[in-house]
Amino acid sequence: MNIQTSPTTHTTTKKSIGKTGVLIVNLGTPDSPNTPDVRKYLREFLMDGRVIDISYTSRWMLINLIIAPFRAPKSAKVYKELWTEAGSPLKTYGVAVEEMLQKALGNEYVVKLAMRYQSPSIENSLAELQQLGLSKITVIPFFPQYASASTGSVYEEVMRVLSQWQVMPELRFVNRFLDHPKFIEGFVQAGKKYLAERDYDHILFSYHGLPERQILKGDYTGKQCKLGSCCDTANRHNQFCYRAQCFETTRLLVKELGLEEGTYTTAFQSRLGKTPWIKPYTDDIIKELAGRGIKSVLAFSPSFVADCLETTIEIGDEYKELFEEQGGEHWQLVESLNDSKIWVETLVDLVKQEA
Ligand SMILES: C=CC1=C(C)c2cc3[nH]c(cc4nc(cc5[nH]c(cc1n2)c(C)c5CCC(=O)O)C(CCC(=O)O)=C4C)c(C)c3C=C
Ligand SMILES: [Fe+2]
Ligand SMILES: [Fe+2]
Repeated sequence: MNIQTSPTTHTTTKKSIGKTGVLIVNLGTPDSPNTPDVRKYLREFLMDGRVIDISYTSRWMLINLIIAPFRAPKSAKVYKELWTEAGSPLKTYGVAVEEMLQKALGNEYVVKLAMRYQSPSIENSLAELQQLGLSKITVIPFFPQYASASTGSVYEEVMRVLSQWQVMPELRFVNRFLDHPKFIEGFVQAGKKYLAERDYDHILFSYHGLPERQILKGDYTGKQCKLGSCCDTANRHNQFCYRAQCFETTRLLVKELGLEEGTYTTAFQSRLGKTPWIKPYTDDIIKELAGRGIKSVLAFSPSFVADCLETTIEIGDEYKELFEEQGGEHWQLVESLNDSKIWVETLVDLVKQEA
Protein backbone atom coordinates (compact mmCIF):
# COMPACT_ATOMS: atom_id res chain seq x y z
CA MET A 1 0.00 0.00 0.00
CA ASN A 2 1.39 3.37 -0.96
CA ILE A 3 0.38 6.06 1.51
CA GLN A 4 0.59 9.59 0.20
CA THR A 5 1.26 12.10 2.95
CA SER A 6 0.40 15.74 2.51
CA PRO A 7 1.97 18.74 4.28
CA THR A 8 -1.09 18.91 6.54
CA THR A 9 -0.67 15.28 7.65
CA HIS A 10 -0.63 14.90 11.42
CA THR A 11 2.31 12.90 12.80
CA THR A 12 2.49 10.78 15.92
CA THR A 13 3.56 12.88 18.83
CA LYS A 14 2.87 12.57 22.53
CA LYS A 15 0.16 15.14 21.87
CA SER A 16 -1.79 13.00 19.38
CA ILE A 17 -1.89 9.88 21.58
CA GLY A 18 -5.23 9.50 23.33
CA LYS A 19 -7.14 11.67 20.87
CA THR A 20 -10.23 10.61 18.94
CA GLY A 21 -10.08 10.22 15.17
CA VAL A 22 -13.14 11.20 13.17
CA LEU A 23 -13.42 9.63 9.73
CA ILE A 24 -16.05 11.37 7.62
CA VAL A 25 -16.93 9.38 4.51
CA ASN A 26 -18.91 10.30 1.44
CA LEU A 27 -19.66 8.16 -1.59
CA GLY A 28 -16.91 9.31 -3.91
CA THR A 29 -16.63 10.89 -7.29
CA PRO A 30 -14.31 10.59 -10.31
CA ASP A 31 -10.86 12.22 -10.12
CA SER A 32 -11.69 14.21 -13.26
CA PRO A 33 -14.71 14.46 -15.56
CA ASN A 34 -12.81 12.74 -18.39
CA THR A 35 -14.07 9.40 -19.64
CA PRO A 36 -11.14 7.26 -18.38
CA ASP A 37 -11.50 8.63 -14.82
CA VAL A 38 -15.29 8.34 -14.91
CA ARG A 39 -14.94 4.76 -16.16
CA LYS A 40 -12.48 3.95 -13.35
CA TYR A 41 -14.87 5.42 -10.79
CA LEU A 42 -17.93 3.60 -12.14
CA ARG A 43 -15.97 0.32 -12.25
CA GLU A 44 -14.95 0.55 -8.59
CA PHE A 45 -18.39 1.80 -7.47
CA LEU A 46 -20.53 -0.63 -9.41
CA MET A 47 -18.32 -3.68 -8.82
CA ASP A 48 -19.22 -3.32 -5.14
CA GLY A 49 -21.52 -6.27 -4.40
CA ARG A 50 -23.56 -4.13 -2.01
CA VAL A 51 -24.33 -1.65 -4.81
CA ILE A 52 -25.08 -4.10 -7.61
CA ASP A 53 -26.09 -7.18 -5.68
CA ILE A 54 -26.00 -9.83 -8.36
CA SER A 55 -23.46 -12.63 -8.88
CA TYR A 56 -19.84 -11.57 -9.41
CA THR A 57 -19.84 -12.91 -12.99
CA SER A 58 -23.06 -11.12 -13.99
CA ARG A 59 -21.82 -7.92 -12.37
CA TRP A 60 -18.46 -8.18 -14.14
CA MET A 61 -20.21 -8.66 -17.51
CA LEU A 62 -22.62 -5.79 -16.88
CA ILE A 63 -19.81 -3.40 -15.92
CA ASN A 64 -17.33 -4.40 -18.60
CA LEU A 65 -19.69 -5.01 -21.51
CA ILE A 66 -22.27 -2.27 -20.95
CA ILE A 67 -21.40 0.30 -18.29
CA ALA A 68 -17.71 0.87 -19.04
CA PRO A 69 -18.05 1.20 -22.83
CA PHE A 70 -21.49 2.89 -23.08
CA ARG A 71 -22.44 4.58 -19.80
CA ALA A 72 -19.02 5.99 -18.88
CA PRO A 73 -18.79 8.39 -21.88
CA LYS A 74 -22.38 9.54 -21.29
CA SER A 75 -21.74 10.07 -17.56
CA ALA A 76 -18.50 11.92 -18.38
CA LYS A 77 -20.49 14.45 -20.42
CA VAL A 78 -22.73 15.16 -17.44
CA TYR A 79 -19.80 15.28 -15.02
CA LYS A 80 -18.29 18.00 -17.26
CA GLU A 81 -21.41 20.10 -16.68
CA LEU A 82 -21.17 19.56 -12.93
CA TRP A 83 -17.43 20.21 -12.58
CA THR A 84 -16.29 23.56 -11.20
CA GLU A 85 -12.81 25.10 -11.18
CA ALA A 86 -12.30 23.55 -7.75
CA GLY A 87 -13.39 20.09 -8.97
CA SER A 88 -16.34 17.87 -8.14
CA PRO A 89 -18.71 19.53 -5.63
CA LEU A 90 -19.04 16.32 -3.60
CA LYS A 91 -15.29 16.39 -2.96
CA THR A 92 -14.82 20.16 -2.55
CA TYR A 93 -17.62 20.35 0.03
CA GLY A 94 -16.06 17.33 1.75
CA VAL A 95 -12.69 19.07 2.01
CA ALA A 96 -14.33 22.26 3.30
CA VAL A 97 -16.34 20.35 5.93
CA GLU A 98 -13.24 18.41 7.02
CA GLU A 99 -11.51 21.70 7.82
CA MET A 100 -14.55 23.31 9.46
CA LEU A 101 -15.24 20.26 11.61
CA GLN A 102 -11.59 20.08 12.73
CA LYS A 103 -11.80 23.73 13.84
CA ALA A 104 -15.13 23.19 15.58
CA LEU A 105 -13.98 20.07 17.47
CA GLY A 106 -10.58 21.39 18.49
CA ASN A 107 -7.35 19.66 19.51
CA GLU A 108 -8.77 16.55 21.11
CA TYR A 109 -9.93 15.26 17.72
CA VAL A 110 -8.30 14.54 14.37
CA VAL A 111 -10.72 14.77 11.45
CA LYS A 112 -10.05 12.97 8.15
CA LEU A 113 -12.12 12.90 4.99
CA ALA A 114 -12.42 9.70 2.96
CA MET A 115 -14.42 8.58 -0.05
CA ARG A 116 -15.86 5.09 -0.33
CA TYR A 117 -14.76 5.00 -3.98
CA GLN A 118 -11.70 6.68 -5.51
CA SER A 119 -9.83 9.27 -3.50
CA PRO A 120 -8.98 9.93 -0.73
CA SER A 121 -9.60 6.25 -0.09
CA ILE A 122 -10.77 4.87 3.25
CA GLU A 123 -7.59 2.77 3.32
CA ASN A 124 -5.26 5.77 3.00
CA SER A 125 -7.20 8.05 5.34
CA LEU A 126 -7.36 5.34 8.01
CA ALA A 127 -3.62 4.68 7.56
CA GLU A 128 -2.97 8.33 8.35
CA LEU A 129 -5.07 8.02 11.50
CA GLN A 130 -3.31 4.75 12.44
CA GLN A 131 0.05 6.51 12.63
CA LEU A 132 -1.28 8.84 15.32
CA GLY A 133 -1.82 6.26 18.04
CA LEU A 134 -5.41 7.34 18.61
CA SER A 135 -7.59 5.88 21.38
CA LYS A 136 -10.85 5.94 19.47
CA ILE A 137 -12.15 6.33 15.94
CA THR A 138 -15.64 7.51 15.09
CA VAL A 139 -16.81 6.82 11.54
CA ILE A 140 -19.53 9.01 10.09
CA PRO A 141 -20.82 7.89 6.68
CA PHE A 142 -22.40 10.93 5.04
CA PHE A 143 -25.71 9.15 4.44
CA PRO A 144 -28.67 10.34 6.54
CA GLN A 145 -30.64 7.11 5.95
CA TYR A 146 -29.06 3.65 6.36
CA ALA A 147 -28.78 1.48 3.24
CA SER A 148 -26.57 -1.53 2.65
CA ALA A 149 -25.39 0.07 -0.63
CA SER A 150 -24.17 3.22 1.10
CA THR A 151 -23.65 3.06 4.91
CA GLY A 152 -23.27 -0.73 4.88
CA SER A 153 -20.58 -0.55 2.23
CA VAL A 154 -18.61 2.07 4.20
CA TYR A 155 -18.75 -0.16 7.31
CA GLU A 156 -17.56 -3.15 5.31
CA GLU A 157 -14.56 -1.29 3.90
CA VAL A 158 -13.61 0.24 7.28
CA MET A 159 -13.79 -3.20 8.90
CA ARG A 160 -11.77 -4.76 6.09
CA VAL A 161 -8.98 -2.22 6.61
CA LEU A 162 -9.09 -2.34 10.42
CA SER A 163 -9.01 -6.13 10.44
CA GLN A 164 -5.37 -5.84 9.34
CA TRP A 165 -4.32 -3.63 12.24
CA GLN A 166 -2.48 -5.09 15.22
CA VAL A 167 -4.01 -2.51 17.56
CA MET A 168 -7.69 -1.81 17.03
CA PRO A 169 -8.78 1.34 18.81
CA GLU A 170 -12.28 1.77 20.22
CA LEU A 171 -14.50 2.09 17.19
CA ARG A 172 -17.86 3.76 16.72
CA PHE A 173 -20.05 3.94 13.60
CA VAL A 174 -22.81 6.48 13.16
CA ASN A 175 -25.55 4.44 11.56
CA ARG A 176 -28.03 7.13 10.45
CA PHE A 177 -28.97 10.64 11.39
CA LEU A 178 -32.15 11.46 9.47
CA ASP A 179 -33.90 12.43 12.70
CA HIS A 180 -31.16 14.66 14.07
CA PRO A 181 -32.93 18.01 14.71
CA LYS A 182 -30.06 20.05 13.24
CA PHE A 183 -29.93 17.93 10.09
CA ILE A 184 -33.67 18.57 9.62
CA GLU A 185 -33.26 22.25 10.49
CA GLY A 186 -30.50 22.61 7.87
CA PHE A 187 -32.86 21.62 5.05
CA VAL A 188 -35.71 23.62 6.58
CA GLN A 189 -33.58 26.79 6.68
CA ALA A 190 -32.49 26.28 3.07
CA GLY A 191 -36.06 25.62 1.90
CA LYS A 192 -37.62 28.52 3.80
CA LYS A 193 -35.49 30.99 1.82
CA TYR A 194 -37.30 29.93 -1.35
CA LEU A 195 -40.71 29.70 0.32
CA ALA A 196 -40.31 33.30 1.50
CA GLU A 197 -39.65 34.50 -2.05
CA ARG A 198 -42.78 33.08 -3.70
CA ASP A 199 -45.62 30.58 -3.37
CA TYR A 200 -45.10 27.03 -4.66
CA ASP A 201 -47.98 24.82 -5.82
CA HIS A 202 -46.20 21.69 -4.63
CA ILE A 203 -43.17 20.49 -2.64
CA LEU A 204 -41.25 17.41 -3.80
CA PHE A 205 -38.91 15.35 -1.63
CA SER A 206 -36.80 13.31 -4.03
CA TYR A 207 -34.47 10.64 -2.56
CA HIS A 208 -31.88 8.42 -4.21
CA GLY A 209 -33.64 5.18 -5.16
CA LEU A 210 -32.65 1.55 -4.54
CA PRO A 211 -33.55 -1.73 -6.22
CA GLU A 212 -36.60 -3.13 -4.39
CA ARG A 213 -34.82 -6.43 -3.78
CA GLN A 214 -32.18 -4.67 -1.66
CA ILE A 215 -34.88 -3.49 0.75
CA LEU A 216 -36.51 -6.91 0.89
CA LYS A 217 -33.16 -8.58 1.58
CA GLY A 218 -32.75 -6.34 4.63
CA ASP A 219 -36.04 -7.54 6.10
CA TYR A 220 -34.77 -10.63 7.89
CA THR A 221 -38.22 -11.73 9.01
CA GLY A 222 -39.41 -11.65 5.41
CA LYS A 223 -42.72 -10.38 6.75
CA GLN A 224 -42.33 -6.72 7.58
CA CYS A 225 -41.75 -4.79 4.37
CA LYS A 226 -44.18 -5.04 1.47
CA LEU A 227 -42.80 -1.85 -0.14
CA GLY A 228 -46.21 -0.25 0.27
CA SER A 229 -47.95 1.68 3.03
CA CYS A 230 -45.98 -0.34 5.64
CA CYS A 231 -43.09 2.07 4.98
CA ASP A 232 -45.28 5.14 5.62
CA THR A 233 -44.68 5.24 9.35
CA ALA A 234 -41.42 4.51 11.14
CA ASN A 235 -41.40 1.87 13.84
CA ARG A 236 -38.87 -0.49 15.40
CA HIS A 237 -39.61 -3.19 12.82
CA ASN A 238 -38.75 -1.05 9.81
CA GLN A 239 -35.89 0.98 11.30
CA PHE A 240 -33.47 -0.27 8.60
CA CYS A 241 -35.91 -0.11 5.70
CA TYR A 242 -34.41 2.65 3.55
CA ARG A 243 -37.82 3.48 2.04
CA ALA A 244 -39.39 3.88 5.51
CA GLN A 245 -36.47 6.07 6.61
CA CYS A 246 -37.04 8.34 3.61
CA PHE A 247 -40.76 8.70 4.42
CA GLU A 248 -39.78 9.45 8.02
CA THR A 249 -37.35 12.15 6.82
CA THR A 250 -40.17 13.71 4.80
CA ARG A 251 -42.51 13.57 7.83
CA LEU A 252 -39.99 15.42 10.00
CA LEU A 253 -39.31 18.05 7.31
CA VAL A 254 -43.01 18.54 6.61
CA LYS A 255 -43.67 19.10 10.33
CA GLU A 256 -40.98 21.77 10.61
CA LEU A 257 -41.93 23.42 7.31
CA GLY A 258 -45.60 23.46 8.37
CA LEU A 259 -46.82 21.90 5.11
CA GLU A 260 -50.39 20.72 4.68
CA GLU A 261 -51.36 17.21 3.63
CA GLY A 262 -51.70 16.98 -0.18
CA THR A 263 -49.17 19.72 -0.88
CA TYR A 264 -46.12 17.48 -0.96
CA THR A 265 -44.90 14.14 -2.35
CA THR A 266 -42.03 11.75 -1.58
CA ALA A 267 -40.39 10.08 -4.58
CA PHE A 268 -37.25 8.17 -5.61
CA GLN A 269 -34.81 9.01 -8.39
CA SER A 270 -31.60 7.69 -10.08
CA ARG A 271 -32.90 4.35 -11.39
CA LEU A 272 -30.37 2.12 -13.12
CA GLY A 273 -31.16 -1.04 -15.07
CA LYS A 274 -34.41 -2.85 -15.70
CA THR A 275 -35.23 -4.38 -12.30
CA PRO A 276 -37.90 -2.64 -10.19
CA TRP A 277 -36.66 0.16 -7.93
CA ILE A 278 -38.55 1.62 -4.99
CA LYS A 279 -41.57 3.69 -5.93
CA PRO A 280 -42.94 6.16 -6.64
CA TYR A 281 -40.44 7.19 -9.28
CA THR A 282 -39.62 10.90 -9.33
CA ASP A 283 -40.07 11.23 -13.11
CA ASP A 284 -43.56 9.66 -12.92
CA ILE A 285 -44.53 12.03 -10.11
CA ILE A 286 -43.29 15.05 -12.08
CA LYS A 287 -45.46 14.05 -15.06
CA GLU A 288 -48.44 13.46 -12.78
CA LEU A 289 -48.00 16.84 -11.03
CA ALA A 290 -47.71 18.71 -14.32
CA GLY A 291 -50.73 16.78 -15.63
CA ARG A 292 -52.75 17.97 -12.62
CA GLY A 293 -51.96 21.57 -13.53
CA ILE A 294 -49.24 22.12 -10.92
CA LYS A 295 -47.14 25.02 -12.22
CA SER A 296 -44.45 25.49 -9.60
CA VAL A 297 -42.43 22.96 -7.60
CA LEU A 298 -39.82 23.31 -4.86
CA ALA A 299 -37.64 20.17 -4.78
CA PHE A 300 -35.68 18.94 -1.76
CA SER A 301 -33.07 16.13 -1.97
CA PRO A 302 -32.57 14.99 1.64
CA SER A 303 -30.65 11.78 0.95
CA PHE A 304 -27.61 13.84 0.00
CA VAL A 305 -25.67 16.11 2.35
CA ALA A 306 -23.65 17.69 -0.46
CA ASP A 307 -24.69 18.78 -3.90
CA CYS A 308 -23.52 16.35 -6.56
CA LEU A 309 -24.47 14.90 -9.91
CA GLU A 310 -27.73 13.57 -8.50
CA THR A 311 -28.91 16.92 -7.17
CA THR A 312 -27.46 19.68 -9.37
CA ILE A 313 -27.80 17.83 -12.67
CA GLU A 314 -30.54 15.22 -12.18
CA ILE A 315 -32.94 17.30 -10.09
CA GLY A 316 -31.73 20.82 -10.93
CA ASP A 317 -31.47 20.39 -14.73
CA GLU A 318 -32.99 17.14 -16.02
CA TYR A 319 -36.14 17.11 -13.87
CA LYS A 320 -36.60 20.85 -14.45
CA GLU A 321 -36.54 20.20 -18.19
CA LEU A 322 -39.02 17.32 -17.83
CA PHE A 323 -41.37 19.46 -15.71
CA GLU A 324 -41.27 22.30 -18.22
CA GLU A 325 -41.82 19.94 -21.17
CA GLN A 326 -44.95 18.70 -19.38
CA GLY A 327 -46.32 22.22 -18.91
CA GLY A 328 -44.73 23.24 -15.60
CA GLU A 329 -43.45 26.80 -15.27
CA HIS A 330 -41.24 27.17 -12.23
CA TRP A 331 -38.90 24.53 -10.81
CA GLN A 332 -36.49 25.18 -7.95
CA LEU A 333 -33.98 22.84 -6.32
CA VAL A 334 -33.18 23.48 -2.65
CA GLU A 335 -29.42 23.27 -2.23
CA SER A 336 -28.00 20.60 0.04
CA LEU A 337 -26.29 21.18 3.41
CA ASN A 338 -22.88 21.48 1.67
CA ASP A 339 -20.51 23.51 3.89
CA SER A 340 -23.18 25.21 5.99
CA LYS A 341 -22.65 26.01 9.66
CA ILE A 342 -25.64 23.95 10.72
CA TRP A 343 -24.28 20.84 8.97
CA VAL A 344 -20.98 21.19 10.82
CA GLU A 345 -22.94 21.64 14.07
CA THR A 346 -24.85 18.44 13.24
CA LEU A 347 -21.55 16.61 12.82
CA VAL A 348 -20.17 17.99 16.09
CA ASP A 349 -23.25 16.61 17.86
CA LEU A 350 -22.88 13.24 16.14
CA VAL A 351 -19.23 13.03 17.23
CA LYS A 352 -19.97 14.02 20.81
CA GLN A 353 -23.16 11.97 21.14
CA GLU A 354 -21.27 9.05 22.69
CA ALA A 355 -20.44 11.09 25.76
C1 LIG B 1 -27.30 -0.03 -8.66
C2 LIG B 1 -26.86 1.17 -8.70
C3 LIG B 1 -26.82 2.17 -7.61
C4 LIG B 1 -27.23 2.07 -6.27
C5 LIG B 1 -27.84 0.91 -5.54
C6 LIG B 1 -26.94 3.34 -5.66
C7 LIG B 1 -27.20 3.68 -4.32
C8 LIG B 1 -26.86 4.88 -3.73
N1 LIG B 1 -26.13 5.92 -4.26
C9 LIG B 1 -26.04 6.97 -3.37
C10 LIG B 1 -25.42 8.21 -3.56
C11 LIG B 1 -24.90 8.70 -4.78
N2 LIG B 1 -24.95 8.06 -6.00
C12 LIG B 1 -24.32 8.86 -6.93
C13 LIG B 1 -24.14 8.56 -8.27
C14 LIG B 1 -24.45 7.35 -8.88
N3 LIG B 1 -25.19 6.31 -8.34
C15 LIG B 1 -25.23 5.25 -9.23
C16 LIG B 1 -25.82 3.99 -9.03
C17 LIG B 1 -26.31 3.50 -7.81
N4 LIG B 1 -26.41 4.15 -6.61
C18 LIG B 1 -24.50 5.67 -10.41
C19 LIG B 1 -24.29 4.81 -11.65
C20 LIG B 1 -23.99 6.94 -10.17
C21 LIG B 1 -23.06 7.74 -11.09
C22 LIG B 1 -23.68 8.72 -11.89
C23 LIG B 1 -24.09 8.24 -13.24
O1 LIG B 1 -23.28 7.73 -13.99
O2 LIG B 1 -25.29 8.42 -13.54
C24 LIG B 1 -23.86 10.07 -6.29
C25 LIG B 1 -23.19 11.26 -6.98
C26 LIG B 1 -21.68 11.18 -7.06
C27 LIG B 1 -21.03 12.39 -7.69
O3 LIG B 1 -19.91 12.24 -8.17
O4 LIG B 1 -21.57 13.50 -7.75
C28 LIG B 1 -24.21 9.97 -4.95
C29 LIG B 1 -23.93 10.96 -3.86
C30 LIG B 1 -26.72 6.55 -2.19
C31 LIG B 1 -26.87 7.43 -0.96
C32 LIG B 1 -27.23 5.29 -2.41
C33 LIG B 1 -28.06 4.44 -1.52
C34 LIG B 1 -29.03 4.84 -0.78
FE1 LIG C 1 -25.98 6.25 -6.40
FE1 LIG D 1 -40.42 -0.88 4.19
